[in-house]
Parts: sequence; C-alpha cells; structure tokens
Amino acid sequence: MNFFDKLQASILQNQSLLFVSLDPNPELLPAHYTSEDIIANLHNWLEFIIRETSDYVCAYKPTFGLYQALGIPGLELLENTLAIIPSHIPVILDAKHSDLNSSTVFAHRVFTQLNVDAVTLSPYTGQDHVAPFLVYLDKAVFILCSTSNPGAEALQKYPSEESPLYLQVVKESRNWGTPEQLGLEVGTTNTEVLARIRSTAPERVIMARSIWSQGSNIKEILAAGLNKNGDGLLIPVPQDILSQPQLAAQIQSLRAEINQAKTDIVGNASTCALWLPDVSVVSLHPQQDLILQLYDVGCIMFGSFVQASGATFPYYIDLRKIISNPQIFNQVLTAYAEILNHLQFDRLAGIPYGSLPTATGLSLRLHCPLIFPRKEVKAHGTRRLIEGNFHPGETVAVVDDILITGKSVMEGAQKLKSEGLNVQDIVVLIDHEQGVKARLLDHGYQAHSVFTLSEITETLYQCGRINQEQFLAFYESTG
Ligand SMILES: O=c1ccn([C@@H]2O[C@H](COP(=O)(O)O)[C@@H](O)[C@H]2O)c(=O)[nH]1
Repeated sequence: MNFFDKLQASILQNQSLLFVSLDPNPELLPAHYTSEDIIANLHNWLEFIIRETSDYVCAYKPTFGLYQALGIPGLELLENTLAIIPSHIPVILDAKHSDLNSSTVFAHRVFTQLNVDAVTLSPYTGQDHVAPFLVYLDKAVFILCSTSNPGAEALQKYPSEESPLYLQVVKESRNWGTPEQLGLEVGTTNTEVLARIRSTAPERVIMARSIWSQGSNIKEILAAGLNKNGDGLLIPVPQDILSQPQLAAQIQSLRAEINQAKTDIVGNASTCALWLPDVSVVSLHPQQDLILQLYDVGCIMFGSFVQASGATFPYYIDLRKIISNPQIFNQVLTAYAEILNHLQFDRLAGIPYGSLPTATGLSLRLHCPLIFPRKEVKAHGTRRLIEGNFHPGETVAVVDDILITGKSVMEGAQKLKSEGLNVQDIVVLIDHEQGVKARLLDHGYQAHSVFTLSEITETLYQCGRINQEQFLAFYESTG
C-alpha cells in the first residue's frame, strides 16, 4: 500500500485529520516523569502519547532533530518510538533534510531501515534533491513551503506579497512528484497563506503546522486548507495538549470539533453549487483534476485563435507543454493507457510532432514497440516513410493529441496503411467533437478520446477557471 492510500485508510478508520508530533524534548517533559534516566522518561512519555492518541489521529510525525540531539541513545529512542506506533498509522519523519549529497543515502536509511512512510524535505536544492526519495514508490515526501517564524518572512515573502517565494516553492514542487508522493508542509498562523497555497495546489495533501495561534478559528482553518472533497489537510494536535493527563479525552473533543466544522463546510459548499442558477448540473468529469492542471499550466487556452484550417476558434489546445510537467505528463499517460489496455494491437504509432513524446511514454509504459509516419519524407538517406521497424500485416494503434477535423491523423494513418499495416484504433486526449469521430469511422477508424472539449469546458466553468462569457463563446462556436 502506498503512503497516500495508507493515509486515506488511517483518516477513514480513525475519522480524523489530526496528526501528532513526537518531540523528545527534555524541556517539555511533564514534571511527573521523575526518573534520573532522561531517555527512559522521554520514552515513557512518548509511549503514553501514542497509547492515548492512536485511535484518534491519522499520522505521527517524529521530529528527527530532537532525537538526533540526544546522541546515540536518541537514535535508539527513535527506533523504539517507531516500534510502538501501530503499523497501520503512517509515520512522517520530520527531518527537513536539505543536503543534496546525502539525499540518496538518507532516503535509503529512512525508507528501508527506519521504514517510515514519508519524510519532510527543504526545497532549496530543488528536484535533484527530491528525486532520490521518490524512487521509493510507496513512500512520500512533504516539501517545506512556509514557516511561521517572523524571521523567515524576509525570504519566504520575497520579492513581493503578490508573488512570494513560498508560492513559487508550491508551484515548482508540483512538477517534482505526483500528488500521491509529494505533499506540502505549511507552517503558518495566517489562514490567508494556507488558502493561497490550497488554491495554487488543489490536489496536494497539506500538512499544516503552527496553525494554533491565539484565537484560532477551526472553521476558518478548514475552509482555507481543505480540498474540494473536504480532506487533503493534516492538522497538528496542539503541543500543549500532549503534556496533559487527560490526553485521549482532549483529542477526542478536538477531533469532534474539527469533524463538525468540516461537515458544515463541505455541506455548505455542495448546497451552494446546486443553487447557483447559471451552473449546469452535469456531473464533473472523473479526471477533473487533470483538466484543471492542464488548464493551470497553459495547455488549454480560451480566447480567439486561428487554426491551421483558417477557422477561428474560441480556444486553443497546446498539449506540447505537458512534457515539461512530469507529474501531469504521467497522469496523461495513465489516461491514454486506460483506453489502450482494452484494445488489440502489435505496435503503437505517434503522429508527428505533437504526440511523439506521448507515444514514446506509452511505448515504454505498455512495453509495446513504437513507429511513426514521417511528416516530411526525406529526399536523402533511407527516404523512409515510416521510422522504426515493423512487419507488414501488423496492427497499429495510432496515438495523437487532439482531433479537430481528423485530417492530420488520417494522413498519418494512410502512410501506415500504404506500407501494409492495419490501422483500426486512434486514441487521442481530446475530441473536439462536431462529428469528427463519425467522419473517422466512415474511413474505417474507431476513435477513442480521454476528454471531449465540452467536458473540459463544463469542468473549467463549474470550477471557476473560465467565466460565463468564455463558456458561452465556446457553446456558440459549436452551434
Ligand atoms: O487547438 C488546437 C488545434 C489543432 N492543433 C493541432 O492540429 C492537429 C489536429 O487537427 P486536425 O484538424 O484534426 O488535423 C493536432 O494534432 C494538433 O497538432 C492543436 O494542437 N491545438
């Protein structure tokens, strides 16, 4: 089970978004732990915390630095702490690891020897630092985006309030790993910061820190940090509760308060959507997140665009950009693969140039050889019409990005057929509709698409990405 599934199962089982920091800090040790052996006192206290909370929280977060500060006995204490955490509850080791040179060995140590489920990382050294951790596919990382100490503002809010570094960290780190493997650590006393991060990264798990300031309002925190499904937010148990004797009772009551506020927020949200008079009630596409991400990285644009045919459309789709966003690219490949898995073929063919990276990714993902029909046939060298090896009589599934008139994909398919290959199925990400699939069928091709343009437009409108004018312009253009 990967980290994300383990976390979801734990949230469900304990009906809780709360997590507990395990901090072996001698200064915070409650006074009744009086043995002369500090490590034994800390162990007993941590054991008490875990025993009292394990039915009411969804994760534990041991603070690595505090264990390290106790020397060798501290590292042994960490192993003993990990051993008493019930195995179904995920452990996020709070290491804030930041050294590029030791990232590979550190990932190996924490994931294969300490066997924790996730680790916190500092973002400054970028994707190179994160990649060795993501090699462990069932594990996850949390990227530190912001902290609440006033001294950090000069960096984290640089260069401006509108475009602060902490938001750049969020935007950039979304390209480093999938939502299942990369979450965000957000320390802040300001719910506006939390809300800005949530709207920038709607798909990420956020581990909130430092949110319990004087006068904290649970409803405000949840409204700022929850995702559209009413989860995706991990909430810390306040540190001062952990030294109190009635710990279980306190956590249960905090959990109940959070769950009530959550129900209020999620309930209200769905009621609103139903009552908005100008919103169509078609159900959102199951790949709604992917549509939003494609829009957010600029693959789907609304405006006035002249197409190759000379026609003007109120949108332009540029799927060539996805190769620069590995986690979106990965999701796109999965969406194509789900369709291709139901089809029979010997080889894949990409239509140059737009769909060649996608076809290459699918060839590797599905372990299926790739060919492609050349756009321009070379006047020198091999003068090949088709690149790659094949045998006449084989069946080819064609992969393309978007169908508008179907002209380019049919030209490509015709080249494949002229060399003795069979082409039956064409798989694209987006179908512009307006009869293009029927036209292809008339020519003997069965076209399959992940999305139709109307599904995309509905989703973007319902999620507030495009306005009514853009929405209506799309429908007017489709007659
Ligand atoms: O918004 C658009 C429109 C077109 N393209 C490119 O055109 C072909 C599909 O057009 P046909 O009329 O079906 O031949 C597509 O492969 C793209 O390369 C686009 O990218 N975005």
